[in-house]
Amino acid sequence: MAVATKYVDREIPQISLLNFPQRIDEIAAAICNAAETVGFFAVKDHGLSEDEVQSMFTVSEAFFSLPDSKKATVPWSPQNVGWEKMSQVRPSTGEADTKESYQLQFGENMENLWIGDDDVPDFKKKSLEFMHRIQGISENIMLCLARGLGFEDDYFTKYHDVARPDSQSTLRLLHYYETPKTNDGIIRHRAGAHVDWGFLTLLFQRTGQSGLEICPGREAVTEHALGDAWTKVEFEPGVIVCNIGDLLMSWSDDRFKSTYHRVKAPCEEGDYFGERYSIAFFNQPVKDAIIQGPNKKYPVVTGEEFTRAAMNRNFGILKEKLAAKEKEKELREAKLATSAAQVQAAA
Ligand SMILES: O=C(O)CCC(=O)C(=O)O
Ligand SMILES: [Fe+2]
Repeated sequence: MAVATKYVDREIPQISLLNFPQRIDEIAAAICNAAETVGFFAVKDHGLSEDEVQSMFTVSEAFFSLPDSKKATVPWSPQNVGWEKMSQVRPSTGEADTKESYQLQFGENMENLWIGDDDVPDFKKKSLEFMHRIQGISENIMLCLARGLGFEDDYFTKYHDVARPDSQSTLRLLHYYETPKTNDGIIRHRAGAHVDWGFLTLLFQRTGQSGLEICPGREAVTEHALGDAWTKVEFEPGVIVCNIGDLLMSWSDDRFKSTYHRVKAPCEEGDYFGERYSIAFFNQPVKDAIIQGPNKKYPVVTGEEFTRAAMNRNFGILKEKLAAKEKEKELREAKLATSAAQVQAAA
C-alpha cells in the first residue's frame, strides 16, 4: 500500500518590492534571511501585472497545443534551449518527467529555434517582452543578494547581462500532462525532486494547478541531504516564487541554500491530477563570468564551465540519446552511400 507523504509547515516569506529604490536595505535583509534559511521566498508588488503573466500563459498554451511534429522543428539542444518531451530524467528518480517543456534564451543559442509567427503569432516578440520584464525584477533581487554578500551592487547583474549574445538566462515554458487516477502502482513524476543548478529561479503558476513542494535541509552544495518531509507551495495571483540554485549556493560559499523541490507525482487524495502549466525563469551567468564566493570556499569556475558540468549532471541521459541518434543517422547514411557505390560499380 502506498505510504502517505509526510508534510510539514514551513514559512515561505512573502516580500514586497514596493518602492524598491527607497527600501533596498530592508528588502535585501528579508531576501537574504530567506535565502539563508528556507531557500525559497515569494516576491509581490514587483510591477508585473497579472494580465502580463496570464498573456504569457496563453502564448505558452498556444505553443503546446501545436502537433508534436511541429514542435519537433525547434528541438532541445545541449545549449539548454528548445523543446523536449518526456525526456528529462532526474538523477533523484532515474525516470523521465511526464511533461514537455520549451526553453528560450535571449541570445545566439536560439538561432533557428524560435517557433515561427505562422504557428504562434508573435511568439518571439511576446516571449522576449515577458523575459525582459522578469529580467528587470531579477536584477533588483540580484542587487539585494550582492549587498547581502558584501559585493558591489552591480556585481551579479553585470554577469547576467542579457544584452550579451552569450547570455544563458532561460525562460522555460512547462506543460505537465494530465495524470490518470489509477492504482496501477506506476509513479508518474511531474518534476522529480531536484535542485536548480542555476543562480536564481523565478516561478509562475496558475492558480489551482498546484503540486510544487519543497524540502529544505541542505548544508552544502556537496551534500545531498534529501529529507522526507515536504512543504506545499501554494500560489496566489500577484506573487512570484523565487528559489536559490546551486550556482548561487556555491557563489555564496554555501550561505544561501539551494533547496530540493519537486512537482509531486499526483497519487493521493487532495493532489492535483489535471493538466498543469507553469513558467520558470532561470537566471544564468554569461559564459566568461568568473565565479567564486567572498571566502573562496570553492575553486574559481567560469559560467561556461559551471553550465557544462550542470548540463552533464542533469541532461546526461538526454544528451547520450541525442548522440546515439546522431551516430545511428551517420551509420545509416554511410550504409546508403556504400550501397549506392556498389550499385554504381555493378552498373
Ligand atoms: O513547474 C514547476 O512548478 C517547477 C518546475 C521546476 O522546478 C523546474 O523546471 O526546475
Ligand atoms: Fe526546479
